Amino acid sequence: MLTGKNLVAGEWRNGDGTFTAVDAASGDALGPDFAEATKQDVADACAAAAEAQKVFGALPLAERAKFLRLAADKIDALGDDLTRRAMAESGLPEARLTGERGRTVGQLRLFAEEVEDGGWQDLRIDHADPSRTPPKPDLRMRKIPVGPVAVFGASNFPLAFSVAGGDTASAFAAGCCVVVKGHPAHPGTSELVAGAIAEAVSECGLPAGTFSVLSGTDYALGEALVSDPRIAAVGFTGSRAGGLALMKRAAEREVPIPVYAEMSSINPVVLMPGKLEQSAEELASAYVGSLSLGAGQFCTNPGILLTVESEATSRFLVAVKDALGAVPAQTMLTSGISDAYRSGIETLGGLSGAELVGVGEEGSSACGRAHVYTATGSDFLADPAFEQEIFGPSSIVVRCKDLREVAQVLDELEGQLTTTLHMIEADYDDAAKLLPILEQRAGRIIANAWPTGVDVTHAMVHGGPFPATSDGRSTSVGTLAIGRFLRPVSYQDLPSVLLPQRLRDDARPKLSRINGEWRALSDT
Ligand SMILES: NC(=O)C1=CN([C@@H]2O[C@H](COP(=O)(O)OP(=O)(O)OC[C@H]3O[C@@H](n4cnc5c(N)ncnc54)[C@H](OP(=O)(O)O)[C@@H]3O)[C@@H](O)[C@H]2O)C=CC1
Ligand SMILES: O=C(O)CCC(=O)C(=O)O
Repeated sequence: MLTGKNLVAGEWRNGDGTFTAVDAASGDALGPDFAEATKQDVADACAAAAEAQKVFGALPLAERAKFLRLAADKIDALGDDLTRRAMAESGLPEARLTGERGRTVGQLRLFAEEVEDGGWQDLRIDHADPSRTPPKPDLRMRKIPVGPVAVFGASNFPLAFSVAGGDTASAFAAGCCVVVKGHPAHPGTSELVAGAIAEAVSECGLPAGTFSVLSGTDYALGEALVSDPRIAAVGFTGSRAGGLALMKRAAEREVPIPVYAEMSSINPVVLMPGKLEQSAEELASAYVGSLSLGAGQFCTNPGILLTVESEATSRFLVAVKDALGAVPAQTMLTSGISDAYRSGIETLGGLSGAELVGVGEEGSSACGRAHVYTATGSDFLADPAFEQEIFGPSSIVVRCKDLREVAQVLDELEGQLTTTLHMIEADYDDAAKLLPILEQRAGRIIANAWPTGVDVTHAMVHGGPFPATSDGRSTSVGTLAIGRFLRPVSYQDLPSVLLPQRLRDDARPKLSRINGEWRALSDT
């Protein structure tokens, strides 16, 4: 049963006015009315988070891991109620949301294992050497939580990038309390997940301020959250304009804080000539599948594909047109997003040199119709507007005159989450020449697959240079994401009894760096 209230440190509160959830497909209102969180709610949630931080941040790692696992179990227990509500609010299909629920609880459990492993604390010990001139002090280092984190739920992943998504899971894993700004496109889904985590907080005996969720439709709410002096870092997935606005706000604070914003990426895919010659039709069908998956509402959507002009490229374009013709129009997340998609397509189609390759089936105004355009490399290079991300099922095929022009286009592009090479062995020499550019451009380089779909693992990087993210040194998916919410502290000459337990001489952490040498437990 939904109440429409916000969760402020364990208390379910009414706000100042209400807003309505909308069924993405029909446009009908979905009950109940949802409370617009107030600035007082923000202040109270942040004050409670700062207080709770003292307890949650100092929790033994095993207890922190237990909390993450219980949160996962509680979300699992919401079962189909959660999936049904998320389907109505987002328009996304059942199979996708069932998968997303699995990913959400899976990543909470993976972070529980990561917390227990403790390697992320990066323990280092440099022993004293009093005989040295000047005497060398005893230095011991570990990483600690930065403090309460503000998380902005994303519209396009109502579960895996939202209330209990990757930013929340990694912040909790780092030992940070979390205040979520729920996305108003799925407030019922947010409330259900908030309730599950609140139960886990309570059953683990944690302070209620460990977790709050505030929903609302006014930018002022997000701005107040980022401005609150008790917030130490921000996680965000959404538009470039939104990410930039929050980065600006965070930088203008009396005490500036980092904003880890994942924003805009068009994920270039290169079809190397050997591969294209061999598999033009197969590549065309997989390309159309990837660009139209989930109505194209992925930051990993293949928004630009690069080829060298040839007979195989012509075959590829014919096959793309054919494959597109069978793509049904799909409901988009919100009317704002479908309007923005239509206007993006119109702008792209009007650029000098842009030609329409084909379109998908037509649908209602709530739907996104797949579109693929093409342009030559020189037209693309002449107008930076070609590079604008269009959020939805669209892409542009850039036909270059040779691989040098492919390299030039890649070199001109902004920072990306991913770059992809489709190749056979005969293409490897040319691919090797492109790799240094791809490394400079993106956080993940993919061979012979498509960028949509991100595995949650230890080696995953879902990040990249600006504007893919605000800080290309980080990732928002995978266990490495924990690093965003940690900071190093060195303890110089502290008596052993005052040291954190894992830095004492009698501690046996699995891995540590002692006098510069990595030591595994078996060596100590
Ligand atoms: N690259 C990607 O992965 C994604 C890109 N997008 C892009 O974003 C567009 C809009 O979608 P949406 O998901 O709503 O993303 P937005 O970036 O517009 O919103 C995301 C969240 O940030 C808040 N926000 C946005 N701008 C500001 C601001 N200036 N000050 C304070 N808070 C702000 C929103 O608040 P409020 O709720 O009040 O609007 C919302 O909670 C899409 O059409 C697409 O282009 C969207 C999702 C993912
Ligand atoms: O595809 C994924 O799993 C991640 C996509 C993402 O971060 C996004 O679309 O915002």
